[in-house]
Amino acid sequence: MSFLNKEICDGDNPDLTEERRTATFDTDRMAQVIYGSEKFAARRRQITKSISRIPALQDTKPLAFMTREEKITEACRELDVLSDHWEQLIYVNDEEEALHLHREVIGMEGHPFALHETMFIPTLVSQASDEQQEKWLGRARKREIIGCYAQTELGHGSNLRKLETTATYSPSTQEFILHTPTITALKWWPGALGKSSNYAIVMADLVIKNKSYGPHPFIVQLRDEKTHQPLPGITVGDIGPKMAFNGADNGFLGFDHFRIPRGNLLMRHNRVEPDGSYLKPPHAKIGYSSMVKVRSRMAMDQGLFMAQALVIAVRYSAVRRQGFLEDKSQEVKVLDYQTQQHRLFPSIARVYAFIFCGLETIQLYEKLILDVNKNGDTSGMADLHSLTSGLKSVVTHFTGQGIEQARMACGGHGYSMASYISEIYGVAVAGCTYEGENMVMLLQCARALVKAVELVEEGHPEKLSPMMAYLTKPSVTVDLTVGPEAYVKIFQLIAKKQAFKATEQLHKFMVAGDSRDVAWNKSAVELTKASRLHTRLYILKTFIRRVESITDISVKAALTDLLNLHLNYELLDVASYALADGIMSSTQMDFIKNQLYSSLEKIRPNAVSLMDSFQFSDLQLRSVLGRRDGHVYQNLFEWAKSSPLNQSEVLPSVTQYLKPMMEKSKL
Ligand SMILES: CCCCCCCC/C=C\CCCCCCCCCCCCCC(=O)SCCNC(=O)CCNC(=O)[C@H](O)C(C)(C)COP(=O)(O)OP(=O)(O)OC[C@H]1O[C@@H](n2cnc3c(N)ncnc32)[C@H](O)[C@@H]1OP(=O)(O)O
Ligand SMILES: Cc1cc2nc3c(=O)[nH]c(=O)nc-3n(C[C@H](O)[C@H](O)[C@H](O)COP(=O)(O)OP(=O)(O)OC[C@H]3O[C@@H](n4cnc5c(N)ncnc54)[C@H](O)[C@@H]3O)c2cc1C
Repeated sequence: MSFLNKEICDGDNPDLTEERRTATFDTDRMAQVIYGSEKFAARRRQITKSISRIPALQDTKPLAFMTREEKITEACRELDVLSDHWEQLIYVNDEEEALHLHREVIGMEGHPFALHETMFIPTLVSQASDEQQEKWLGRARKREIIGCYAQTELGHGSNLRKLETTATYSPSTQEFILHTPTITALKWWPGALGKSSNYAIVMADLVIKNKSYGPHPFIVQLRDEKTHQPLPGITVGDIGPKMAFNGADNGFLGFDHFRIPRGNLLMRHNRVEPDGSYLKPPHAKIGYSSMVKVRSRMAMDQGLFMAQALVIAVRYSAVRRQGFLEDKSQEVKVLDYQTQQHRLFPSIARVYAFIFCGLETIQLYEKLILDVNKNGDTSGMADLHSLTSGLKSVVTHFTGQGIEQARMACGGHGYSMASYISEIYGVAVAGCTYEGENMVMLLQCARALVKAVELVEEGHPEKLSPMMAYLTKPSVTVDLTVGPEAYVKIFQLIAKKQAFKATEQLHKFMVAGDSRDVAWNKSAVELTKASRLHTRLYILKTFIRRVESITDISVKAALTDLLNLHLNYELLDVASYALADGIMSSTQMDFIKNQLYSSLEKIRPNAVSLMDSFQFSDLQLRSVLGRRDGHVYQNLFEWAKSSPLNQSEVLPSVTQYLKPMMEKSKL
């Protein structure tokens, strides 16, 4: 069967055209599944098309050849152009459309609005009272002010309870006095803080009458709105170049007894009255909601990062020919090698799985904020916190691995910045650290798991949340040939065993006399393993649920192949647990391996179209290897010629050092 995919174009590299003709599904239909709805998939295409008609937004110079200052300047120029076209390009206040616009135009390297859109505005939405929103939200949305989220300090990022920046209430003036008492209390890392933002949400320890109430969010003006100079009492700057993400000015910030009005404490959920009395929030951790928001996005965003790397690697693998199979008259596409497929296809499956989880967790967060803001209902917070803590950790870890494999799959050219994969990798792996270091967040997930195991052990399984219900499942013998549900059952047994083992170890240390904290630390590796398995089970179940719900037959068939690959790959990856506990036999292992290899063959004809379906434009991909038209070699040559080193035949360094050195050596 051949579909008239919009991707097919006769001027393209014939190897890619051939790949597109073999696809068994329509990429527009697949895009609807990826992006959650027909409407949004169509809007994305429309926005991409509109952007392509704005000459000032077409890339001029490759980012790889720019200095950091040039990158930041270029990002600001593009933001300015975008701002002029904002209302024509997207529905105002539609977050997904705004993110698409940014991804498309500015790319991966970050930009001065990255935290404005992702944390500053969301914090105002979730934490500011109606009155405070009236004052700041409209201005922020109109981009009259630029904000960021300043929480992490030089000395503390993970352990928020020990943040040192203080906000001391002065009842006589009805002000908070922000202060940085030590060098380690300097805010350090916040994106766009250094040079771009003129406002920040600052997380500081609220102190009233010498009593500390822990971290609370304050809105703080940092710079003069006319001159952009830092206000007196504020020290602010850029922390320097990073592994990637260098289009963003991550910054430092210090306060010297800097005064802000009482009304700058965000007071939707808690209040400080003029006399200094404190009204506490309905949930102690409600002030952490912006972090939960970003974590709830990360499965989607990381999935899209890995998708970009895979579009590049898969397209390139279809045009790169090297070596022979049976026919010695023509070299084969490297995509035909089983090892290449094994390197790339499981990651394609993970991309789809992560994105399906992201679609779900983004909605869960939106629902939670509605529940909290409208009804004061905080009952969903604990579950979403543990789910997103585990998910961000697992997803970022596998995304890093998948992108690195994509780079290696491109051989030498993958190592060139022309591939753009190194930038994608650098940006993606930052996610292992930001929004909570992965080990720390796996241990947060483990807290919920241990509590659930304890409930089962205490005879209260009815109190388990639906996500934990598998902890009560009895051991059974499973016939893998019956389909996905059998894989779920085995995975559940593996995850359950590990959760009970880790909890047992924790309890054993406590019985032997260790405090819970010490016992926890002695069991931490086992606990993180339990969290990973628990999270991978959620990912697997979400993938199955999503595929089952698809109505387009050909799209469903293609995704079923991908799902089967995922099920077999995941189970094989955790087989050591299953074999050790006698959950699976070696015969079942052989069955899984064979299923996996036959999945690779089934997916092969659809590989390019599974990645084309993400509908990334060349502008967004910024990759010579991943070009939609597949004309890689001539463009690599053009790219290399544009290197600044090639703008003169003899470099000053040669004249100044190498020539004299060679002359000296002749003497
Ligand atoms: C980034 C996503 C958006 C991307 C948009 C992509 C756009 C793409 C566009 C273009 C491409 C451009 C390039 C890409 C751009 C990427 C953007 C970069 C954005 C970077 C953002 C980074 C921002 C940050 O990093 S902000 C700082 C984040 N910091 C942290 O996460 C700190 C981690 N630490 C903590 O959260 C806490 O300290 C803690 C949770 C570890 C512990 O807190 P605690 O000490 O106060 O609590 P306890 O451990 O004692 O627990 C007590 C109890 O409370 C429960 N708990 C804790 N937190 C919560 C919560 N949030 N909700 C509910 N319950 C909570 C805990 O579990 C305990 O419960 P028990 O029942 O067990 O007692
Ligand atoms: C690109 C980027 C952008 C960022 N943007 C922002 C921003 O916009 N705003 C902001 O406020 N911050 C931002 N951050 C900071 C980021 O949120 C923190 O770096 C992150 O939360 C990790 O904290 P940390 O640096 O203190 O790590 P640390 O906690 O010092 O981690 C070091 C090691 O200690 C381990 N460790 C720490 N505590 C425990 C524990 N309890 N149990 C076991 N192991 C532990 C960790 O696992 C890790 O291996 C950004 C960081 C990056 C890299």
